[in-house]
Amino acid sequence: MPLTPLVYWAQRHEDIYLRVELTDAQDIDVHVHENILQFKAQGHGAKGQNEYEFSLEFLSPVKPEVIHRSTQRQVSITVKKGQHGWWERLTLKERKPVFLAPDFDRWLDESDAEMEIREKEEKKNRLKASRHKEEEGFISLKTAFLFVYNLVQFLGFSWIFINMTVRLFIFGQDSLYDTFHTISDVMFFCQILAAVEVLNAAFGVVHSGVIPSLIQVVGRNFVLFIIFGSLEEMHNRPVVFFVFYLWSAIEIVRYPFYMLGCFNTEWKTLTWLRYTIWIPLYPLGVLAEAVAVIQSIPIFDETKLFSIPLPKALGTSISFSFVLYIYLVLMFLGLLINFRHLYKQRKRRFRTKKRKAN
Ligand SMILES: CCCCCCCCCCCCC[C@@H](O)CC(=O)SCCNC(=O)CCNC(=O)[C@H](O)C(C)(C)COP(=O)(O)OP(=O)(O)OC[C@H]1O[C@@H](n2cnc3c(N)ncnc32)[C@H](O)[C@@H]1OP(=O)(O)O
Repeated sequence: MPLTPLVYWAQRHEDIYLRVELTDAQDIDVHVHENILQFKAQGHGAKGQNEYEFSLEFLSPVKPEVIHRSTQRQVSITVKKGQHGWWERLTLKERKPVFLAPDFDRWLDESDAEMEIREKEEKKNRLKASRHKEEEGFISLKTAFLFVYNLVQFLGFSWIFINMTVRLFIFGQDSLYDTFHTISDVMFFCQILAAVEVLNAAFGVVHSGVIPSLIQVVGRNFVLFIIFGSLEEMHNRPVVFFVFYLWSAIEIVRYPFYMLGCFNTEWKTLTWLRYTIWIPLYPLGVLAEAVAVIQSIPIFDETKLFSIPLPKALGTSISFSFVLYIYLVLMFLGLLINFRHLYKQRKRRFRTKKRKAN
């Protein structure tokens, strides 16, 4: 005759809880088959150290998966009800098995269980509401950060663009020769700050591509710091004017467009300009940058600045112009990648707008 342990039970609308009074239970085998739960284990029960087992045929269908957890004192079993609801008893047979008793530690009647569900739901709702509040706080912080960033860049590039335009009107062609001296400080500031755009894209603060942003920032800063910044001979070349003018021409449109976007607002003309004027400006910008790189090659060759020394046996060094030839190829690739990216952004923007208008 198999020994049966004492089993205590309780229910909720979705679960059945069983507590088997066996200490140090081992080799536990518990499963549900055709709505009958079978339990077998070695352990210390009412009849000392022995093998204990029991089976229970449930009143209503249950799910076949059983979760059990054993502690030194007992084995806890959870069975999921097939359907949400309250059972009038545990077993199919009206007569309760002798080894089965209510678990008063977990016992709830139907109305208490409903109250428990309601309390859980209220707790969940409160948690949701507080998470929503936190998210709102984060969004408004992000919006404020982006707005200030775009405003600073807009002011910087507007200063550059207006200054260059006014000087062009006042001094005519002469103004082309001293762009670097009058403008470079603000341009250095704006272009260093532009690194934030790569971080924004990388950390998902905005929905920009990381590679296009990286190409843009690295590309411009290479020209600004290496070609213009490090060669005094380049400072008074007119090419500086064209590069700076083309860069700032797009930015005085792009940043106010983003500023409005921070408040989910748009001005159609500005949107159109943001997604259209890059078509002539981008190739012109790359062309101007390429001219600057080409103009700098003989200077690097002559001055040997940044040249890579080779071992004495070879007796010479690799000129930095070698790097510049590679860079010219990269520029062309960068142009293709960003042109394709901007074309996609333009199509997406105008397609979405048209769909919204229909
Ligand atoms: C891997 C390194 C290799 C290095 C190789 C170097 C190769 C060198 C190649 C050099 C080529 C560079 C040449 C270039 O310097 C020349 C010029 O710039 S000439 C002047 C003309 N230039 C341009 O027109 C380009 C201007 N730049 C840009 O448009 C961006 O920098 C670019 C990354 C190219 C594209 O921008 P983005 O991917 O951000 O597209 P969207 O503007 O449509 O934005 C997407 C969504 O994100 C929101 N967003 C983005 N930024 C912000 C922000 N600061 N604040 C708020 N919101 C922002 C935007 O609103 C969009 O939102 P939604 O999706 O809701 O519409």
